[in-house]
Amino acid sequence: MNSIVSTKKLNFNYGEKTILKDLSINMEKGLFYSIIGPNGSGKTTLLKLLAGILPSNKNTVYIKNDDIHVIKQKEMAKRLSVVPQITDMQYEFSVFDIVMMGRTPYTSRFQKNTEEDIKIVNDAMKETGVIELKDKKITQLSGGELQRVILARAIAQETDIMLLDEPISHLDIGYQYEISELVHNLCKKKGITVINIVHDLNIAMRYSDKILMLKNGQVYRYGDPEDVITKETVKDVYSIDVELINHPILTDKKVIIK
Ligand SMILES: Nc1ncnc2c1ncn2[C@@H]1O[C@H](COP(=O)(O)OP(=O)(O)OP(=O)(O)O)[C@@H](O)[C@H]1O
Repeated sequence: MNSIVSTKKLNFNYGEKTILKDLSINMEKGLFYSIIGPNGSGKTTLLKLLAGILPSNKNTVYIKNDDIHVIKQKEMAKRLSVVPQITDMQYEFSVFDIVMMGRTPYTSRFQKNTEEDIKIVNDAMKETGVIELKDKKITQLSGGELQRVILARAIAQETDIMLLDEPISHLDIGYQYEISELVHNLCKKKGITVINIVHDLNIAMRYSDKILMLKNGQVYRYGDPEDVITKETVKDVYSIDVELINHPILTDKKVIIK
């Protein structure tokens, strides 16, 4: 099988409440995936199961064809990085320290940072536009700055798979565009498999190779953007009426709420 991330009949409950039901998906190397669906449909839960943050049953989640249960923590951190939705930063670390944490899987406990590590960290901070904030305390950043720092940490981790939970939710319109382009470039130029939770259907349409649309913890549609986001599916899943129009300049379709 050619998939880099896959699930087989994945289920998840919080107590009595079923959150994900029989989810079977395959994701291929180097593609940009978006996960969409209404609030509470199970997007973050799925991402956390893929990252091993929430426990899954054996033989239900595979990362690079290995059952997640057999992958050691350090090895997992070399395979997959996560940009979580809300990052609670209470400690007085500097931006540089946080981004350097991305290098942890490659260093032993008492080893000093190598020149290579420092270069990778500086490059990641430049790419995400936080290099000027390098010495600032993490607790003194705006939500959008912090989000870019966490993305820089994931870039510095140099993984083949990157999971992102609404990475542009706190960003202003300029950075929304810039960061979406940056993540898309990481996918297309470095071959990183991106799995991205996003609410904006136009962003999903524009950047995704494949879209997974969840409804009530089940796969509602999974496939090419134009097959997944249609008038009918959006009405059924979000209960809103939309039109899909051809943009006069851009090649992708635009979703307009009626
Ligand atoms: N720790 C928890 N304990 C109990 N229930 C939870 C917990 N975390 C999430 N849930 C519930 O699981 C369901 C799915 O949540 P999840 O965060 O995966 O949805 P989501 O699709 O990511 O939503 P959103 O778009 O609002 O971020 C929701 O009904 C939520 O209330």
